[in-house]
Amino acid sequence: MHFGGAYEDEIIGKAYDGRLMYRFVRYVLPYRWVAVAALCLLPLSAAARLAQPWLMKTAIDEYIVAGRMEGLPLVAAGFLALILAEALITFVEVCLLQYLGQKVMFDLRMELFGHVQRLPVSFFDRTPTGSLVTRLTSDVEVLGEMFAAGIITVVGDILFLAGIVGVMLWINLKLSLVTFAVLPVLIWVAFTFRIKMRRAFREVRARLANLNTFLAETIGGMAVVQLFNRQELERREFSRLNAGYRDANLPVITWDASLYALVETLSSVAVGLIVWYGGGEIVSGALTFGALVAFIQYIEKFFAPIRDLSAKYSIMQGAMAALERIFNLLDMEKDVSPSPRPSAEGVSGEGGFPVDTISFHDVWFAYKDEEYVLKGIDLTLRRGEKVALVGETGGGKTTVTRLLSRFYDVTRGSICFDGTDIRELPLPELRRRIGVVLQEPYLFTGTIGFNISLGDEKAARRIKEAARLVGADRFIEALPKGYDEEVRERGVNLSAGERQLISFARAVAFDPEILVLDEATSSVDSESERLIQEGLRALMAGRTSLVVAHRLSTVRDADRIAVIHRGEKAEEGTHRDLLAAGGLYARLYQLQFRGQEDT
Ligand SMILES: Nc1ncnc2c1ncn2[C@@H]1O[C@H](COP(=O)(O)OP(=O)(O)OP(=O)(O)O)[C@@H](O)[C@H]1O
Repeated sequence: MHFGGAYEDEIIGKAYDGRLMYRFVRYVLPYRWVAVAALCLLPLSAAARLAQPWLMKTAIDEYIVAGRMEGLPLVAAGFLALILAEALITFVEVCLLQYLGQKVMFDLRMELFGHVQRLPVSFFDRTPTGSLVTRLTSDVEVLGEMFAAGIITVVGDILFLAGIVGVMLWINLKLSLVTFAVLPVLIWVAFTFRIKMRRAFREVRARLANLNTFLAETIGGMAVVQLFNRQELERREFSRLNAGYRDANLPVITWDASLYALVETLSSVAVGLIVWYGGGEIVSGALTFGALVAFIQYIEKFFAPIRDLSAKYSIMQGAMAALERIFNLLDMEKDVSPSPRPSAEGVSGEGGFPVDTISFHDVWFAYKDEEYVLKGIDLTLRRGEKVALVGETGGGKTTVTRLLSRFYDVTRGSICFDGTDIRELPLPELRRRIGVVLQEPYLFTGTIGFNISLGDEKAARRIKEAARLVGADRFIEALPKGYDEEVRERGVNLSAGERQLISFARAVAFDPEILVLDEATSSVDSESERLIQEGLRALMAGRTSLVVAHRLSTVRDADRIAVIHRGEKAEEGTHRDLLAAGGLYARLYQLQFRGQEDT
Protein backbone atom coordinates (compact mmCIF):
# COMPACT_ATOMS: atom_id res chain seq x y z
CA MET A 1 0.00 0.00 0.00
CA HIS A 2 1.51 3.34 -1.05
CA PHE A 3 -0.88 5.90 0.34
CA GLY A 4 -2.47 6.32 3.71
CA GLY A 5 -4.73 9.15 2.61
CA ALA A 6 -2.95 12.05 4.29
CA TYR A 7 -3.54 15.43 2.73
CA GLU A 8 -2.32 18.43 4.58
CA ASP A 9 -3.69 21.24 2.53
CA GLU A 10 -7.28 21.57 3.58
CA ILE A 11 -8.02 23.86 6.49
CA ILE A 12 -11.62 24.51 7.50
CA GLY A 13 -11.81 27.84 9.19
CA LYS A 14 -13.75 31.03 9.43
CA ALA A 15 -15.77 32.35 6.53
CA TYR A 16 -14.52 35.83 7.24
CA ASP A 17 -11.21 36.84 8.73
CA GLY A 18 -10.75 40.59 9.04
CA ARG A 19 -6.97 40.38 9.20
CA LEU A 20 -6.75 38.40 5.96
CA MET A 21 -9.35 40.50 4.19
CA TYR A 22 -7.61 43.72 5.19
CA ARG A 23 -4.43 42.47 3.60
CA PHE A 24 -6.30 41.19 0.58
CA VAL A 25 -8.00 44.52 -0.07
CA ARG A 26 -4.57 45.83 -1.08
CA TYR A 27 -4.81 43.70 -4.23
CA VAL A 28 -8.27 45.02 -5.07
CA LEU A 29 -7.42 48.69 -4.53
CA PRO A 30 -5.81 49.26 -7.95
CA TYR A 31 -9.14 48.21 -9.50
CA ARG A 32 -11.38 49.89 -6.95
CA TRP A 33 -13.46 51.64 -9.62
CA VAL A 34 -14.47 48.31 -11.07
CA ALA A 35 -15.51 47.12 -7.61
CA VAL A 36 -17.41 50.36 -6.95
CA ALA A 37 -19.20 50.11 -10.31
CA ALA A 38 -20.23 46.51 -9.56
CA LEU A 39 -21.46 47.52 -6.10
CA CYS A 40 -23.53 50.38 -7.57
CA LEU A 41 -25.24 47.96 -9.95
CA LEU A 42 -26.31 45.61 -7.14
CA PRO A 43 -29.27 47.69 -5.88
CA LEU A 44 -30.39 48.24 -9.49
CA SER A 45 -30.59 44.55 -10.29
CA ALA A 46 -32.24 43.86 -6.91
CA ALA A 47 -34.85 46.53 -7.68
CA ALA A 48 -35.52 45.09 -11.16
CA ARG A 49 -36.10 41.66 -9.65
CA LEU A 50 -38.28 43.01 -6.85
CA ALA A 51 -40.50 45.01 -9.18
CA GLN A 52 -41.55 42.05 -11.35
CA PRO A 53 -44.05 40.36 -8.96
CA TRP A 54 -45.35 43.80 -8.05
CA LEU A 55 -46.12 44.54 -11.64
CA MET A 56 -47.82 41.14 -11.89
CA LYS A 57 -50.01 42.09 -8.94
CA THR A 58 -50.94 45.36 -10.64
CA ALA A 59 -51.73 43.56 -13.89
CA ILE A 60 -54.04 41.09 -12.20
CA ASP A 61 -55.77 43.35 -9.70
CA GLU A 62 -56.12 46.53 -11.67
CA TYR A 63 -56.55 45.21 -15.16
CA ILE A 64 -57.44 41.52 -15.51
CA VAL A 65 -59.77 41.19 -12.51
CA ALA A 66 -61.21 44.65 -13.12
CA GLY A 67 -61.74 43.76 -16.81
CA ARG A 68 -59.74 46.80 -18.08
CA MET A 69 -57.89 45.32 -21.00
CA GLU A 70 -56.78 48.59 -22.65
CA GLY A 71 -53.82 49.26 -20.29
CA LEU A 72 -52.67 45.65 -20.11
CA PRO A 73 -50.22 45.71 -23.08
CA LEU A 74 -48.41 48.60 -21.43
CA VAL A 75 -48.01 46.65 -18.17
CA ALA A 76 -46.83 43.61 -20.13
CA ALA A 77 -44.28 45.81 -21.95
CA GLY A 78 -43.13 47.15 -18.57
CA PHE A 79 -42.75 43.59 -17.35
CA LEU A 80 -40.66 42.68 -20.39
CA ALA A 81 -38.53 45.80 -19.95
CA LEU A 82 -37.86 44.84 -16.35
CA ILE A 83 -36.78 41.34 -17.32
CA LEU A 84 -34.47 42.74 -20.01
CA ALA A 85 -33.07 45.33 -17.60
CA GLU A 86 -32.39 42.65 -15.00
CA ALA A 87 -30.61 40.46 -17.57
CA LEU A 88 -28.51 43.36 -18.83
CA ILE A 89 -27.53 44.61 -15.37
CA THR A 90 -26.66 41.08 -14.25
CA PHE A 91 -24.56 40.60 -17.38
CA VAL A 92 -22.57 43.78 -16.76
CA GLU A 93 -22.26 42.92 -13.07
CA VAL A 94 -20.90 39.42 -13.75
CA CYS A 95 -18.48 40.79 -16.36
CA LEU A 96 -17.17 43.44 -13.97
CA LEU A 97 -16.73 41.01 -11.11
CA GLN A 98 -15.03 38.38 -13.25
CA TYR A 99 -12.78 41.02 -14.77
CA LEU A 100 -11.85 42.23 -11.30
CA GLY A 101 -11.23 38.65 -10.18
CA GLN A 102 -8.99 37.92 -13.16
CA LYS A 103 -6.95 41.10 -12.63
CA VAL A 104 -6.44 40.35 -8.94
CA MET A 105 -5.58 36.71 -9.63
CA PHE A 106 -3.05 37.74 -12.28
CA ASP A 107 -1.34 40.13 -9.86
CA LEU A 108 -1.31 37.57 -7.07
CA ARG A 109 0.12 34.85 -9.28
CA MET A 110 2.84 37.25 -10.48
CA GLU A 111 3.73 38.21 -6.93
CA LEU A 112 3.74 34.59 -5.78
CA PHE A 113 5.89 33.44 -8.68
CA GLY A 114 8.35 36.28 -8.19
CA HIS A 115 8.50 35.45 -4.51
CA VAL A 116 8.95 31.71 -5.03
CA GLN A 117 11.81 32.42 -7.43
CA ARG A 118 13.65 34.21 -4.66
CA LEU A 119 13.12 31.70 -1.90
CA PRO A 120 16.26 29.98 -0.64
CA VAL A 121 17.08 26.50 -1.94
CA SER A 122 16.58 25.07 1.55
CA PHE A 123 12.89 25.99 1.25
CA PHE A 124 12.51 23.71 -1.77
CA ASP A 125 14.22 20.89 0.14
CA ARG A 126 11.32 20.81 2.58
CA THR A 127 8.40 21.83 0.36
CA PRO A 128 6.89 19.37 -2.11
CA THR A 129 6.65 20.85 -5.60
CA GLY A 130 3.01 19.78 -5.82
CA SER A 131 1.94 21.95 -2.91
CA LEU A 132 3.69 24.99 -4.40
CA VAL A 133 1.96 24.44 -7.71
CA THR A 134 -1.32 24.25 -5.78
CA ARG A 135 -0.64 27.66 -4.18
CA LEU A 136 -0.09 29.28 -7.55
CA THR A 137 -2.99 27.63 -9.31
CA SER A 138 -5.93 26.24 -7.34
CA ASP A 139 -5.53 28.46 -4.27
CA VAL A 140 -5.52 31.57 -6.44
CA GLU A 141 -8.43 30.13 -8.42
CA VAL A 142 -10.49 29.77 -5.23
CA LEU A 143 -10.08 33.52 -4.73
CA GLY A 144 -11.40 34.03 -8.25
CA GLU A 145 -14.43 32.00 -7.26
CA MET A 146 -14.90 34.32 -4.31
CA PHE A 147 -15.23 37.20 -6.77
CA ALA A 148 -17.54 35.37 -9.11
CA ALA A 149 -19.95 34.06 -6.51
CA GLY A 150 -18.87 35.31 -3.16
CA ILE A 151 -18.34 38.43 -1.24
CA ILE A 152 -19.75 41.17 -3.44
CA THR A 153 -22.86 39.31 -4.61
CA VAL A 154 -23.64 38.45 -0.99
CA VAL A 155 -24.24 42.15 -0.50
CA GLY A 156 -26.70 42.02 -3.40
CA ASP A 157 -28.41 38.93 -2.01
CA ILE A 158 -28.88 40.51 1.39
CA LEU A 159 -30.28 43.67 -0.18
CA PHE A 160 -32.64 41.59 -2.27
CA LEU A 161 -33.84 39.48 0.68
CA ALA A 162 -34.40 42.58 2.79
CA GLY A 163 -36.36 44.08 -0.11
CA ILE A 164 -38.57 40.99 -0.44
CA VAL A 165 -39.28 40.91 3.29
CA GLY A 166 -40.18 44.61 3.22
CA VAL A 167 -42.52 44.29 0.22
CA MET A 168 -44.19 41.18 1.63
CA LEU A 169 -44.80 42.82 5.00
CA TRP A 170 -46.23 45.81 3.23
CA ILE A 171 -48.61 43.79 1.08
CA ASN A 172 -49.96 41.73 3.95
CA LEU A 173 -48.52 41.44 7.45
CA LYS A 174 -50.30 38.28 8.57
CA LEU A 175 -49.63 36.39 5.37
CA SER A 176 -45.95 37.33 5.63
CA LEU A 177 -45.71 35.98 9.16
CA VAL A 178 -47.29 32.70 8.04
CA THR A 179 -44.70 32.43 5.27
CA PHE A 180 -41.78 33.24 7.54
CA ALA A 181 -42.78 30.34 9.80
CA VAL A 182 -40.73 28.02 7.60
CA LEU A 183 -37.70 30.33 7.65
CA PRO A 184 -35.90 29.00 10.74
CA VAL A 185 -36.20 25.45 9.42
CA LEU A 186 -34.89 26.59 6.05
CA ILE A 187 -31.85 28.36 7.47
CA TRP A 188 -31.07 25.45 9.77
CA VAL A 189 -31.33 22.95 6.90
CA ALA A 190 -29.20 25.02 4.53
CA PHE A 191 -26.31 25.57 6.94
CA THR A 192 -26.28 22.11 8.54
CA PHE A 193 -26.24 20.47 5.16
CA ARG A 194 -23.47 22.74 3.91
CA ILE A 195 -21.24 21.87 6.84
CA LYS A 196 -21.83 18.17 6.27
CA MET A 197 -21.15 18.60 2.57
CA ARG A 198 -17.98 20.51 3.19
CA ARG A 199 -16.64 17.73 5.41
CA ALA A 200 -17.54 15.18 2.78
CA PHE A 201 -15.99 17.35 0.09
CA ARG A 202 -12.78 17.57 2.05
CA GLU A 203 -12.57 13.79 1.96
CA VAL A 204 -13.09 13.91 -1.81
CA ARG A 205 -10.18 16.33 -2.21
CA ALA A 206 -7.94 14.17 -0.04
CA ARG A 207 -8.79 11.07 -2.10
CA LEU A 208 -8.28 12.93 -5.35
CA ALA A 209 -4.89 14.19 -4.17
CA ASN A 210 -3.89 10.59 -3.41
CA LEU A 211 -5.08 9.44 -6.79
CA ASN A 212 -3.11 12.20 -8.52
CA THR A 213 0.06 11.56 -6.57
CA PHE A 214 -0.17 7.86 -7.32
CA LEU A 215 -0.76 8.51 -11.01
CA ALA A 216 2.10 10.98 -11.28
CA GLU A 217 4.45 8.54 -9.59
CA THR A 218 3.37 5.48 -11.58
CA ILE A 219 3.36 7.23 -14.94
CA GLY A 220 6.76 8.78 -14.17
CA GLY A 221 8.15 5.38 -13.19
CA MET A 222 6.35 3.34 -15.87
CA ALA A 223 9.63 1.91 -17.18
CA VAL A 224 10.41 0.43 -13.75
CA VAL A 225 6.83 -0.83 -13.36
CA GLN A 226 7.06 -2.66 -16.68
CA LEU A 227 10.58 -3.95 -16.23
CA PHE A 228 9.77 -5.47 -12.86
CA ASN A 229 6.33 -6.73 -13.94
CA ARG A 230 4.56 -4.65 -11.31
CA GLN A 231 1.52 -3.89 -13.48
CA GLU A 232 -0.92 -6.15 -11.64
CA LEU A 233 0.16 -4.82 -8.23
CA GLU A 234 -0.11 -1.22 -9.40
CA ARG A 235 -3.48 -1.95 -10.98
CA ARG A 236 -4.77 -3.28 -7.67
CA GLU A 237 -3.44 -0.28 -5.80
CA PHE A 238 -5.04 2.03 -8.35
CA SER A 239 -8.32 0.17 -8.04
CA ARG A 240 -8.21 0.68 -4.25
CA LEU A 241 -7.54 4.42 -4.60
CA ASN A 242 -10.09 4.77 -7.39
CA ALA A 243 -12.74 3.05 -5.26
CA GLY A 244 -11.85 5.33 -2.34
CA TYR A 245 -12.40 8.37 -4.55
CA ARG A 246 -15.71 7.05 -5.87
CA ASP A 247 -16.96 6.20 -2.38
CA ALA A 248 -15.94 9.59 -1.02
CA ASN A 249 -18.08 11.23 -3.71
CA LEU A 250 -21.25 9.38 -2.72
CA PRO A 251 -21.97 11.36 0.51
CA VAL A 252 -21.41 14.65 -1.35
CA ILE A 253 -23.93 13.67 -3.99
CA THR A 254 -26.40 12.48 -1.35
CA TRP A 255 -26.12 15.64 0.77
CA ASP A 256 -26.38 17.87 -2.28
CA ALA A 257 -29.44 16.10 -3.63
CA SER A 258 -31.08 16.10 -0.17
CA LEU A 259 -30.43 19.80 0.30
CA TYR A 260 -31.98 20.59 -3.05
CA ALA A 261 -34.99 18.38 -2.38
CA LEU A 262 -35.52 19.79 1.11
CA VAL A 263 -35.34 23.41 0.02
CA GLU A 264 -37.78 22.67 -2.79
CA THR A 265 -40.11 20.94 -0.34
CA LEU A 266 -39.92 23.80 2.14
CA SER A 267 -40.62 26.32 -0.57
CA SER A 268 -43.63 24.25 -1.65
CA VAL A 269 -44.79 24.05 1.97
CA ALA A 270 -44.56 27.85 2.17
CA VAL A 271 -46.58 28.18 -1.05
CA GLY A 272 -49.11 25.69 0.35
CA LEU A 273 -49.40 27.73 3.55
CA ILE A 274 -50.03 30.87 1.53
CA VAL A 275 -52.64 29.25 -0.67
CA TRP A 276 -54.36 27.85 2.43
CA TYR A 277 -54.21 31.02 4.49
CA GLY A 278 -54.30 33.48 1.61
CA GLY A 279 -57.38 31.73 0.13
CA GLY A 280 -59.24 32.50 3.34
CA GLU A 281 -58.03 36.07 3.27
CA ILE A 282 -59.27 36.52 -0.31
CA VAL A 283 -62.68 35.17 0.62
CA SER A 284 -62.84 37.56 3.58
CA GLY A 285 -61.74 40.38 1.30
CA ALA A 286 -58.53 41.17 3.19
CA LEU A 287 -56.31 40.17 0.25
CA THR A 288 -56.57 40.64 -3.49
CA PHE A 289 -55.99 37.85 -5.97
CA GLY A 290 -53.06 39.71 -7.52
CA ALA A 291 -51.40 40.09 -4.13
CA LEU A 292 -51.61 36.33 -3.61
CA VAL A 293 -49.92 35.67 -6.96
CA ALA A 294 -47.23 38.25 -6.15
CA PHE A 295 -46.69 36.59 -2.80
CA ILE A 296 -46.17 33.20 -4.38
CA GLN A 297 -43.64 34.71 -6.77
CA TYR A 298 -41.80 36.46 -3.96
CA ILE A 299 -41.58 33.19 -2.06
CA GLU A 300 -39.95 31.53 -5.05
CA LYS A 301 -37.46 34.35 -5.38
CA PHE A 302 -36.85 34.27 -1.65
CA PHE A 303 -35.69 30.67 -1.36
CA ALA A 304 -33.00 30.63 -4.03
CA PRO A 305 -30.64 33.22 -2.43
CA ILE A 306 -30.97 31.56 0.98
CA ARG A 307 -29.95 28.24 -0.52
CA ASP A 308 -27.08 30.03 -2.31
CA LEU A 309 -26.02 31.90 0.82
CA SER A 310 -24.96 28.65 2.42
CA ALA A 311 -22.97 27.75 -0.72
CA LYS A 312 -21.34 31.16 -0.64
CA TYR A 313 -20.50 30.61 2.99
CA SER A 314 -18.54 27.51 1.91
CA ILE A 315 -16.79 29.42 -0.85
CA MET A 316 -15.79 32.10 1.63
CA GLN A 317 -14.42 29.47 4.03
CA GLY A 318 -12.38 28.01 1.19
CA ALA A 319 -11.19 31.47 0.14
CA MET A 320 -10.05 32.35 3.67
CA ALA A 321 -8.09 29.10 3.90
CA ALA A 322 -6.53 29.81 0.49
CA LEU A 323 -5.64 33.37 1.52
CA GLU A 324 -4.04 32.08 4.69
CA ARG A 325 -1.87 29.65 2.73
CA ILE A 326 -0.98 32.24 0.08
CA PHE A 327 0.02 34.85 2.66
CA ASN A 328 2.01 32.25 4.61
CA LEU A 329 3.99 31.60 1.47
CA LEU A 330 4.46 35.31 0.79
CA ASP A 331 5.70 35.75 4.35
CA MET A 332 8.48 33.17 3.87
CA GLU A 333 11.81 34.85 4.02
CA LYS A 334 13.40 35.49 0.67
CA ASP A 335 16.97 34.57 -0.24
CA VAL A 336 19.77 35.03 2.23
CA SER A 337 21.40 37.97 0.48
CA PRO A 338 21.92 41.10 2.57
CA SER A 339 22.76 44.38 0.87
CA PRO A 340 26.46 44.65 0.19
CA ARG A 341 28.60 46.55 2.64
CA PRO A 342 31.04 49.18 1.36
CA SER A 343 33.96 46.83 2.00
CA ALA A 344 32.69 44.59 -0.81
CA GLU A 345 33.30 47.19 -3.51
CA GLY A 346 36.57 45.66 -4.69
CA VAL A 347 34.97 42.56 -6.16
CA SER A 348 31.49 43.92 -6.64
CA GLY A 349 29.88 45.55 -9.67
CA GLU A 350 29.95 44.79 -13.39
CA GLY A 351 33.52 45.89 -13.82
CA GLY A 352 34.81 44.20 -10.64
CA PHE A 353 38.29 42.71 -10.70
CA PRO A 354 38.69 38.98 -11.23
CA VAL A 355 38.92 37.05 -7.98
CA ASP A 356 42.46 36.10 -7.06
CA THR A 357 41.84 33.86 -4.10
CA ILE A 358 38.81 31.95 -2.93
CA SER A 359 39.26 30.79 0.62
CA PHE A 360 37.21 28.62 2.96
CA HIS A 361 38.01 29.45 6.59
CA ASP A 362 37.03 26.89 9.19
CA VAL A 363 33.70 26.23 7.47
CA TRP A 364 31.03 24.36 9.42
CA PHE A 365 27.66 23.55 8.01
CA ALA A 366 24.52 21.70 9.09
CA TYR A 367 21.41 21.23 6.94
CA LYS A 368 19.41 21.01 10.11
CA ASP A 369 20.05 21.80 13.77
CA GLU A 370 23.41 20.66 15.03
CA GLU A 371 23.90 17.78 12.60
CA TYR A 372 27.09 19.03 11.01
CA VAL A 373 27.84 17.72 7.54
CA LEU A 374 30.96 19.88 7.23
CA LYS A 375 33.29 20.33 10.15
CA GLY A 376 36.01 22.92 9.96
CA ILE A 377 36.90 22.88 6.25
CA ASP A 378 39.88 25.05 5.22
CA LEU A 379 40.55 25.30 1.52
CA THR A 380 42.11 27.83 -0.81
CA LEU A 381 41.73 28.16 -4.58
CA ARG A 382 43.97 30.56 -6.42
CA ARG A 383 43.06 32.17 -9.74
CA GLY A 384 43.05 29.63 -12.58
CA GLU A 385 43.56 26.65 -10.30
CA LYS A 386 41.61 23.40 -10.56
CA VAL A 387 40.82 21.84 -7.24
CA ALA A 388 39.18 18.42 -7.14
CA LEU A 389 37.10 17.21 -4.23
CA VAL A 390 37.10 13.45 -3.76
CA GLY A 391 35.90 11.14 -1.03
CA GLU A 392 33.42 8.46 -0.17
CA THR A 393 29.76 9.01 -0.95
CA GLY A 394 27.86 11.22 1.51
CA GLY A 395 31.11 12.75 2.79
CA GLY A 396 30.04 16.33 2.04
CA LYS A 397 31.67 17.19 -1.32
CA THR A 398 28.54 18.48 -3.00
CA THR A 399 27.75 20.49 0.10
CA VAL A 400 31.10 22.33 -0.22
CA THR A 401 30.15 23.40 -3.76
CA ARG A 402 26.64 24.45 -2.66
CA LEU A 403 28.14 26.74 -0.05
CA LEU A 404 30.41 28.41 -2.58
CA SER A 405 27.48 29.25 -4.87
CA ARG A 406 25.43 30.24 -1.81
CA PHE A 407 22.62 27.78 -2.26
CA TYR A 408 23.08 27.66 1.48
CA ASP A 409 25.07 29.85 3.84
CA VAL A 410 27.80 28.53 6.10
CA THR A 411 26.71 27.86 9.68
CA ARG A 412 30.09 28.86 11.09
CA GLY A 413 33.29 30.18 9.55
CA SER A 414 33.40 32.00 6.22
CA ILE A 415 34.05 31.77 2.51
CA CYS A 416 35.90 34.77 1.09
CA PHE A 417 36.75 36.24 -2.32
CA ASP A 418 40.04 38.09 -1.82
CA GLY A 419 39.26 38.50 1.85
CA THR A 420 35.65 39.66 1.36
CA ASP A 421 33.01 37.38 2.80
CA ILE A 422 30.77 36.19 -0.05
CA ARG A 423 27.73 36.97 2.09
CA GLU A 424 28.61 40.63 1.60
CA LEU A 425 28.43 40.41 -2.18
CA PRO A 426 25.10 40.89 -3.92
CA LEU A 427 23.79 37.46 -4.82
CA PRO A 428 23.28 38.16 -8.56
CA GLU A 429 26.87 39.39 -8.75
CA LEU A 430 28.18 36.23 -7.09
CA ARG A 431 26.10 33.99 -9.32
CA ARG A 432 27.28 35.90 -12.41
CA ARG A 433 30.87 35.12 -11.52
CA ILE A 434 30.23 31.47 -10.76
CA GLY A 435 29.08 28.93 -13.33
CA VAL A 436 27.56 25.83 -11.80
CA VAL A 437 27.27 22.51 -13.60
CA LEU A 438 25.04 20.20 -11.60
CA GLN A 439 25.45 16.46 -11.41
CA GLU A 440 22.02 15.96 -12.99
CA PRO A 441 21.78 18.55 -15.76
CA TYR A 442 18.34 20.12 -15.80
CA LEU A 443 16.93 20.81 -19.24
CA PHE A 444 13.84 22.89 -19.90
CA THR A 445 11.18 22.42 -22.55
CA GLY A 446 12.37 24.52 -25.49
CA THR A 447 15.02 24.33 -28.19
CA ILE A 448 18.58 23.15 -27.64
CA GLY A 449 19.72 26.71 -28.36
CA PHE A 450 17.45 28.04 -25.62
CA ASN A 451 18.74 25.42 -23.21
CA ILE A 452 22.27 26.67 -23.79
CA SER A 453 21.54 30.39 -23.52
CA LEU A 454 18.51 30.18 -21.19
CA GLY A 455 17.23 33.22 -23.04
CA ASP A 456 20.15 35.44 -21.99
CA GLU A 457 21.06 37.86 -24.78
CA LYS A 458 24.82 37.73 -24.33
CA ALA A 459 24.84 33.97 -23.95
CA ALA A 460 22.59 33.64 -27.02
CA ARG A 461 25.34 35.17 -29.17
CA ARG A 462 27.74 32.49 -27.99
CA ILE A 463 25.53 29.39 -28.39
CA LYS A 464 27.37 27.86 -31.34
CA GLU A 465 30.81 28.84 -30.14
CA ALA A 466 30.11 27.35 -26.71
CA ALA A 467 28.78 24.13 -28.20
CA ARG A 468 31.83 23.87 -30.44
CA LEU A 469 34.22 24.44 -27.56
CA VAL A 470 32.84 21.59 -25.45
CA GLY A 471 32.36 19.34 -28.48
CA ALA A 472 28.57 19.34 -28.35
CA ASP A 473 28.31 20.76 -31.89
CA ARG A 474 28.77 17.38 -33.58
CA PHE A 475 25.70 15.73 -32.18
CA ILE A 476 23.61 18.94 -32.27
CA GLU A 477 24.36 19.61 -35.93
CA ALA A 478 23.51 16.00 -36.77
CA LEU A 479 19.96 16.52 -35.43
CA PRO A 480 17.32 17.31 -38.10
CA LYS A 481 16.71 20.83 -36.79
CA GLY A 482 20.12 21.39 -35.23
CA TYR A 483 20.06 24.05 -32.53
CA ASP A 484 16.33 24.49 -33.09
CA GLU A 485 15.58 20.89 -32.18
CA GLU A 486 13.00 20.78 -29.40
CA VAL A 487 14.05 19.32 -26.08
CA ARG A 488 11.15 17.40 -24.61
CA GLU A 489 10.31 17.34 -20.90
CA ARG A 490 13.59 17.35 -18.96
CA GLY A 491 15.50 16.20 -22.04
CA VAL A 492 14.08 12.67 -22.36
CA ASN A 493 14.84 12.66 -26.07
CA LEU A 494 18.58 13.10 -25.45
CA SER A 495 21.14 10.67 -24.08
CA ALA A 496 22.75 11.18 -20.68
CA GLY A 497 26.02 12.19 -22.32
CA GLU A 498 24.28 14.64 -24.66
CA ARG A 499 22.50 16.26 -21.74
CA GLN A 500 25.85 16.63 -19.99
CA LEU A 501 27.42 18.28 -23.02
CA ILE A 502 24.53 20.74 -23.29
CA SER A 503 25.02 21.69 -19.66
CA PHE A 504 28.74 22.25 -20.30
CA ALA A 505 27.91 24.42 -23.30
CA ARG A 506 25.48 26.37 -21.11
CA ALA A 507 28.25 27.06 -18.59
CA VAL A 508 30.66 28.17 -21.33
CA ALA A 509 28.04 30.41 -22.97
CA PHE A 510 27.69 32.34 -19.72
CA ASP A 511 31.50 32.56 -19.56
CA PRO A 512 31.93 32.56 -15.79
CA GLU A 513 35.35 33.19 -14.24
CA ILE A 514 34.78 30.53 -11.58
CA LEU A 515 33.42 27.11 -12.30
CA VAL A 516 31.74 24.81 -9.83
CA LEU A 517 31.15 21.38 -11.20
CA ASP A 518 29.60 18.26 -9.79
CA GLU A 519 30.70 15.50 -12.12
CA ALA A 520 28.03 13.02 -13.12
CA THR A 521 28.52 9.58 -11.63
CA SER A 522 26.43 7.88 -14.31
CA SER A 523 28.60 5.93 -16.67
CA VAL A 524 28.28 6.49 -20.39
CA ASP A 525 29.82 4.56 -23.27
CA SER A 526 33.50 5.11 -23.97
CA GLU A 527 32.96 7.35 -27.00
CA SER A 528 30.67 9.67 -25.02
CA GLU A 529 33.09 9.47 -22.12
CA ARG A 530 35.89 10.71 -24.37
CA LEU A 531 33.71 13.53 -25.66
CA ILE A 532 32.73 14.50 -22.11
CA GLN A 533 36.33 14.51 -20.96
CA GLU A 534 37.30 16.77 -23.83
CA GLY A 535 34.34 18.98 -23.07
CA LEU A 536 35.32 19.17 -19.43
CA ARG A 537 38.87 20.17 -20.28
CA ALA A 538 37.64 22.94 -22.55
CA LEU A 539 35.18 24.06 -19.93
CA MET A 540 37.75 24.35 -17.18
CA ALA A 541 40.53 25.88 -19.25
CA GLY A 542 41.55 29.25 -17.81
CA ARG A 543 38.92 29.16 -15.08
CA THR A 544 39.24 28.75 -11.36
CA SER A 545 37.44 25.45 -10.89
CA LEU A 546 36.12 23.51 -7.94
CA VAL A 547 35.11 20.05 -9.09
CA VAL A 548 33.52 17.13 -7.31
CA ALA A 549 35.48 14.52 -9.22
CA HIS A 550 34.39 11.05 -10.14
CA ARG A 551 36.69 10.62 -13.13
CA LEU A 552 40.31 9.65 -13.03
CA SER A 553 41.19 12.12 -15.76
CA THR A 554 39.72 14.99 -13.74
CA VAL A 555 41.63 14.12 -10.60
CA ARG A 556 44.86 13.64 -12.48
CA ASP A 557 44.50 16.98 -14.26
CA ALA A 558 43.68 18.82 -11.02
CA ASP A 559 46.27 21.16 -9.53
CA ARG A 560 45.26 19.93 -6.11
CA ILE A 561 42.99 17.29 -4.65
CA ALA A 562 41.16 17.63 -1.35
CA VAL A 563 39.88 14.44 0.23
CA ILE A 564 36.64 15.09 2.10
CA HIS A 565 35.97 12.39 4.64
CA ARG A 566 32.92 12.51 6.91
CA GLY A 567 32.69 16.27 6.69
CA GLU A 568 36.37 16.98 7.27
CA LYS A 569 39.24 17.66 4.93
CA ALA A 570 41.36 14.56 5.52
CA GLU A 571 44.14 15.15 2.98
CA GLU A 572 45.21 17.69 0.37
CA GLY A 573 47.85 17.57 -2.33
CA THR A 574 48.55 16.57 -5.92
CA HIS A 575 47.64 13.18 -7.31
CA ARG A 576 51.28 12.10 -7.15
CA ASP A 577 51.88 13.37 -3.59
CA LEU A 578 48.74 11.81 -2.23
CA LEU A 579 49.41 8.46 -3.88
CA ALA A 580 52.90 8.49 -2.43
CA ALA A 581 51.55 9.33 1.01
CA GLY A 582 49.59 6.05 0.94
CA GLY A 583 46.64 7.42 2.94
CA LEU A 584 42.92 7.72 2.26
CA TYR A 585 43.36 8.96 -1.30
CA ALA A 586 45.63 6.09 -2.19
CA ARG A 587 42.99 3.66 -0.94
CA LEU A 588 40.20 5.50 -2.73
CA TYR A 589 42.24 5.50 -5.90
CA GLN A 590 42.65 1.73 -5.70
CA LEU A 591 38.92 1.23 -5.13
CA GLN A 592 37.33 3.89 -7.28
CA PHE A 593 39.57 5.17 -10.03
CA ARG A 594 41.84 2.24 -10.85
CA GLY A 595 39.19 0.51 -12.92
CA GLN A 596 38.86 3.63 -15.10
CA GLU A 597 42.43 3.37 -16.27
CA ASP A 598 41.42 0.89 -18.98
CA THR A 599 38.84 3.23 -20.49
N1 LIG B 1 19.32 19.01 1.18
C1 LIG B 1 19.77 18.27 2.19
N2 LIG B 1 19.13 18.25 3.36
C2 LIG B 1 19.59 17.51 4.39
N3 LIG B 1 20.69 16.75 4.33
C3 LIG B 1 21.37 16.71 3.19
C4 LIG B 1 20.96 17.47 2.06
N4 LIG B 1 21.82 17.24 1.05
C5 LIG B 1 22.74 16.38 1.53
N5 LIG B 1 22.48 16.06 2.81
C6 LIG B 1 23.29 15.20 3.66
O1 LIG B 1 24.57 15.76 3.79
C7 LIG B 1 25.59 14.78 3.72
C8 LIG B 1 26.62 15.16 2.67
O2 LIG B 1 25.98 15.13 1.40
P1 LIG B 1 26.74 15.53 0.06
O3 LIG B 1 25.75 15.46 -1.04
O4 LIG B 1 27.46 16.80 0.27
O5 LIG B 1 27.77 14.34 -0.07
P2 LIG B 1 28.73 13.98 -1.29
O6 LIG B 1 30.06 13.77 -0.69
O7 LIG B 1 28.63 14.97 -2.35
O8 LIG B 1 28.12 12.60 -1.76
P3 LIG B 1 28.09 11.96 -3.27
O9 LIG B 1 29.49 11.65 -3.63
O10 LIG B 1 27.24 10.72 -3.07
O11 LIG B 1 27.43 12.95 -4.16
C9 LIG B 1 24.89 13.46 3.46
O12 LIG B 1 24.84 12.75 4.69
C10 LIG B 1 23.50 13.84 3.02
O13 LIG B 1 22.58 12.92 3.52
